[in-house]
Amino acid sequence: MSNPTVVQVNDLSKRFVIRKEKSLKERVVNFGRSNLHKEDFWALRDVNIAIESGTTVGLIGPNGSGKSTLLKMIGGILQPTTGTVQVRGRMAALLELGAGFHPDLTGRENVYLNASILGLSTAQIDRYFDAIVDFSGIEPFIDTQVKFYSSGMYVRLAFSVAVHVDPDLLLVDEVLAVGDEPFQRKCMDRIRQFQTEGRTIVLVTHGLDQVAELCDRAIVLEHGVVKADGAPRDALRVLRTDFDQIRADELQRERADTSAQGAEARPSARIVSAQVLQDGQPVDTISVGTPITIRVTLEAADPLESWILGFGFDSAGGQTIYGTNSKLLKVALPTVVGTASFDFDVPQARLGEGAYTVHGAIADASGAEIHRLREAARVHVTTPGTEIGFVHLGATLAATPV
Ligand SMILES: Nc1ncnc2c1ncn2[C@@H]1O[C@H](COP(=O)(O)OP(=O)(O)OP(=O)(O)O)[C@@H](O)[C@H]1O
Repeated sequence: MSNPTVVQVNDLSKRFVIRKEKSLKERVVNFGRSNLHKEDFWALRDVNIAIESGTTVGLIGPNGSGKSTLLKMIGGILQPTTGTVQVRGRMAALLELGAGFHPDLTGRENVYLNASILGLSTAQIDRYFDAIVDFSGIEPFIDTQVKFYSSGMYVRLAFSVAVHVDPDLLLVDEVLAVGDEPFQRKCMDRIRQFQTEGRTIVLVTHGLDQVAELCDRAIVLEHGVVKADGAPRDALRVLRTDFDQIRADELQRERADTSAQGAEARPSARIVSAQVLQDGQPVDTISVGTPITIRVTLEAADPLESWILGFGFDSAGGQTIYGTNSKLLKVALPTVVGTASFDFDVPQARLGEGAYTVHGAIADASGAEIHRLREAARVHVTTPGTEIGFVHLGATLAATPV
């Protein structure tokens, strides 16, 4: 039997009216009238979602795709243009920074105000008050007006109230990210505790690894439309593929701009391409543990002597997670001139699930870099889903105590 539905969103659309400055020409033509014209903007279009009790759902997508708008509509602080949102049970929300807090009231007064709006009696708040302040870690400032709080202090108090009012449904927007690391970890622990207690959580995040780790389900929004909805691994794959395409388009534009700036800045030798090959054919998706070849092609205007060739894998965040080169591998490369390709053979690609880019680089004998081509290739690694992180170690667990 499936769990009861806690959030039911039907055919939900949200239109904002945005006002734009008119161009100088329009102002002259429309002289005397307003300098602004109005345009309709649909932040959400025909969204249908049912969230079952006890699930943790991640809302993910590019900037401006409508995630926060959807969360605010579930939270009831934005009204639908068309469609409906129904929520069952007590809801606590951590939406915009400072939302629900009155700037002229102190932290203490805001705790009472906020918790009473969320449906707690004064006696109940009295009971929870010390725990709320304790969890927030801002006790010395509890009698200060919140307009003097830093953004981290706001979030600490707001999150603390939200998790102490015994909610059935917790909505959390990216604001948690302004808390410092120890507080974020504390919040994550509390969210995990909520999960084990069978509460329902909906969170907006750009931390895609967090989604894979924490959520039972992920919903990808793009341009206000649900692009994918399902198991986090599948949804993340859809989003990462789209992010890759966005980045590839940007890169192509950047490269076109650079080549338009003239050839004089070109290094004497440069990486032209890097390819990921399997059985001699370029691939963009591989299964973890299978053999791959990274073919790096370079172009040297002058003879390149005593040089080093390298390649590496970078995460979507741009962090190099693996790299090697001819010097580390103790391979002396021949002098080359013109175009040449070299193959790095990787017997078992043990990268974790996700999308990676490949860079190629040339350095002189001292290790000084001559040229690096970032994001020369991209590859998606699929795994059985038994591990998270950048490497796949194939860990196992014995079910009997040692
Ligand atoms: N009050 C508003 N008036 C006009 N436009 C708005 C308003 N609120 C949001 N928008 C627009 O709606 C779109 C969706 O915004 P939203 O904040 O939901 O995106 P998001 O997916 O949460 O983005 P981000 O990842 O950047 O936080 C954006 O283009 C934004 O400019």
